[in-house]
Amino acid sequence: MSTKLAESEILPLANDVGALGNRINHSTRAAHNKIDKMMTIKFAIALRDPRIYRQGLQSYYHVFATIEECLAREIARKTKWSDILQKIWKPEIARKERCEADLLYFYDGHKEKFIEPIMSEQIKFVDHIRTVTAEKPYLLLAYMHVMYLALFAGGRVFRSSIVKAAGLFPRKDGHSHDNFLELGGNLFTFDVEDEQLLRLIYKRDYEILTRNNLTEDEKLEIISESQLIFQRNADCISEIERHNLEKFRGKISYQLANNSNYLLIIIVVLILVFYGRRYFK
Ligand code: HEM
Repeated sequence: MSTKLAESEILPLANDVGALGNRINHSTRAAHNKIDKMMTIKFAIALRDPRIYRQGLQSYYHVFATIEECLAREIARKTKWSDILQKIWKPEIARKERCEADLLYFYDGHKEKFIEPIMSEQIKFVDHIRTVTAEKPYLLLAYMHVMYLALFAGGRVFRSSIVKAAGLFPRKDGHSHDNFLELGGNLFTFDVEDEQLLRLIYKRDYEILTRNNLTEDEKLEIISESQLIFQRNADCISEIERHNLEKFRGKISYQLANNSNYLLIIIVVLILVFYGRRYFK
């Protein structure tokens, strides 16, 4: 993939209000702005701390692995939906393996530390994906738009010279920005010559295959599922934040408890010394 598309092949047009992708973006604009604000600060913190970054990565790993498992299940069923999903899907866009590679890097090869979701919002989210897409396979189209197109913007942020210069990347064991991109930044990179072209082709095929093959009711359900995906993303992020806050509080109270123990010991020793000196006078 190295040639750009001709102008006429770029679909949907930005002002095409009937295109499903545009309708999803329009109806999730407020949710996107909210999650953007919510994540920007947290992302900056996570980018400084490999342990927080890998918690986020782990959450996305389970989501992508589940979407891809459900997609494979549906494509194998050879239905009307499998044909549509297969024609839109591109193997280079799959994230499960790439996310796993990043996690192995951040967890020093310990797969058992991330292979099963243990946080309740993550479990709820992946269970939800399995249930609703088994019943209504066309809802996978919501995940294929929202979760996968988000990656292209994320990749640009990661590779930006500002991020590199500011040292805003999860620096594991003092590794450099280049080390990180090569070993731990696979989630946001695609194994193609031209990422932008991959994005354009994915969006074009999505538009061509969703325009006439879905009823208006199915489109409305996909739009509503897209809104829910933003909410679930926000819930997973908030859960990680709460978890870290509790751990942090626990650490502080542990230190306070320890320090007060020391204080008690010092007081007892001082009392003993004081009375001991009087006794031996
Ligand atoms: C720090 C948080 C985020 C920032 C700064 C951000 C930024 C952006 C930017 C700049 C774009 C425009 C890209 C373009 O036009 O090429 C975009 C598009 C998009 N983002 Fe985000 N985003 C964030 C989080 C998310 C999350 C968590 C999701 C989904 C769960 C998401 C889903 C999307 C989608 C679906 C698009 C539309 C892509 C398209 O139609 O091509 N974003 N984002």
